[in-house]
Amino acid sequence: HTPTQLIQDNFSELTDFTIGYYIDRTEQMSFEQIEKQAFQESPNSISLGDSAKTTWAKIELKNTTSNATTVYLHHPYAYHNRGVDLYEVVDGKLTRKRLLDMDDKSTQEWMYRGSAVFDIQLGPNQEKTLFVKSWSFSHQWFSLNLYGENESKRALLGQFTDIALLVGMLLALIVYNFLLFLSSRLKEHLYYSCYLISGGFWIALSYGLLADLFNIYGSMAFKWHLSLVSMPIFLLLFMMDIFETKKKHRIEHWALASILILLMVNFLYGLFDIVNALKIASPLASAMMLVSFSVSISMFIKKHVIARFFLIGHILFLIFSTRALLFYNGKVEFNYLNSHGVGLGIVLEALVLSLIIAYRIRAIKSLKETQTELRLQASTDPLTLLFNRRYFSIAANQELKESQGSLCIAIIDIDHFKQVNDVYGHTAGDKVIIKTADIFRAQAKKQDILARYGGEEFIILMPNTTLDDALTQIENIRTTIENEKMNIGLKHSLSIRISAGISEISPRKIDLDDAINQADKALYNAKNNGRNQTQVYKTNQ
Ligand SMILES: Nc1nc2c(ncn2[C@@H]2O[C@H](COP(=O)(O)OP(=O)(O)OP(=O)(O)O)[C@@H](O)[C@H]2O)c(=O)[nH]1
Repeated sequence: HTPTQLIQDNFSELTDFTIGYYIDRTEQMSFEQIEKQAFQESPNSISLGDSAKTTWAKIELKNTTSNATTVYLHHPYAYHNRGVDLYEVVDGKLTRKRLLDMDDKSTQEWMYRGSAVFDIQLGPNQEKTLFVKSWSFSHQWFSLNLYGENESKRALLGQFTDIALLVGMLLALIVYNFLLFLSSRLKEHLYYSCYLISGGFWIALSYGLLADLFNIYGSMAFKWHLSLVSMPIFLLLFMMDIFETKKKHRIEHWALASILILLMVNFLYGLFDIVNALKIASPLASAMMLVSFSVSISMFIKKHVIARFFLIGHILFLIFSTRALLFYNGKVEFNYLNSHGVGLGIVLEALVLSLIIAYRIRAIKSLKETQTELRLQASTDPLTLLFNRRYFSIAANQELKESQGSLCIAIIDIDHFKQVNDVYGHTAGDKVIIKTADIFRAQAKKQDILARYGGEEFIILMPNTTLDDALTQIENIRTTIENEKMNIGLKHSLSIRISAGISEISPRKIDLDDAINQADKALYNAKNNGRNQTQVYKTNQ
């Protein structure tokens, strides 16, 4: 016998009470047969597994007031049923019957944004027995609640805020990763986005957000549960891409690829027979978890830094989805964490995996920095830290292409440098080269391109400079060096002299090599002319 629920004056709500249930395993018993069965006592929220597709609930009601009243019976998870039927019995007689079929629009007047809501009229002091047939696609779980008019409206408001929040978080990640994909063209962002889309869609579908917003339910919606199969497909592709298994880890690659193929086959099969495909999906998902978990451990052992994110993500998903699996099969209590386990697991795993994306962006950034550093090293002379000859050619040619005005080029050579080496040693020679380079650097203009051209030879390209200006500039440098008492750690300081040759490049008239040859000729003249001077190239030379 099911205990009677008393409806008193100012009735507000009953959300925790006792009902009776009966599982019709034949799935075709008539109401008359059902009425005669013994019902099992149970809380008003219940999960019974997948062998209880057709389950009847029984609620005894008594209006204890002397006024007629209306209460509202809510079935908040109606959206993922095939149908919900309500039979009302007074004094052993069937007085009203409502058959709500999720695939038949004409029967859906009691559906309100995913919930089934039935008004129950109770006369003064009247007793009524309600029989609710919950007819599910696979697993049976439902909740039945009773409300007064105002509480009924309130219960329907904001019912899916939590789910909207979960889906919203995933949506933000989806957009972000898709933008990352567009800017980087890295496939990992695309796979991760698709994984998030599948997960987010499944959550919106399974926890009623799509029913709430778009009235999507019934067998049409049931098909879309295949998103639970496409999610691990994209997760596997993401893993293969991130760990570069195809190139670097053959065994792991084949383990992931095999389970990927099975999932894809099941996905295709699901397009034709969703009920059976979803039955296979469960063990397949467990196998997939086992494989991807093992691969993550193997990567962890191989010291792949990203593996720990997969491990943490997988563990979180495993904990929550295991609870959900036990819940769907009626093995653990009906509470929020259990009934929403898969969704929470998906969101937590997705958030942890998003750390991978952050990590990868950081790794790519430091790779770029290393490349810049290498490029810099390749273009610099290690002794003086001036540009080297190779880089000078590239930079000077670029400048020639872009420059409109007059440019000058100067080649500068230290006089009798061999003697410095011979008298004070090669190390002292090096120091002289460094000090001379420092003076060049200090005296050169910002726009000048300055390089070490050979052993004790330097070159300067001076953009937007006339021959006169160039001569003044180089002469300034020469006299500065001449007057410099170079201290290179010897007992006495050294005085150094330089000779220089300058030539003018009017853009497009001659190329860089010709200009360098001309400057070289002028330098030769300076050396021949007694050194310690600057010569300008003249056409008759
Ligand atoms: N210490 C040192 N010596 C170098 C380096 N590169 C070239 N040299 C030396 O620089 C000297 C250049 O000598 P030369 O080209 O004969 O001319 P010079 O003695 O400078 O005389 P002039 O140029 O004719 O005034 C050689 O002895 C080279 O060995 C270097 O990086 N360090």
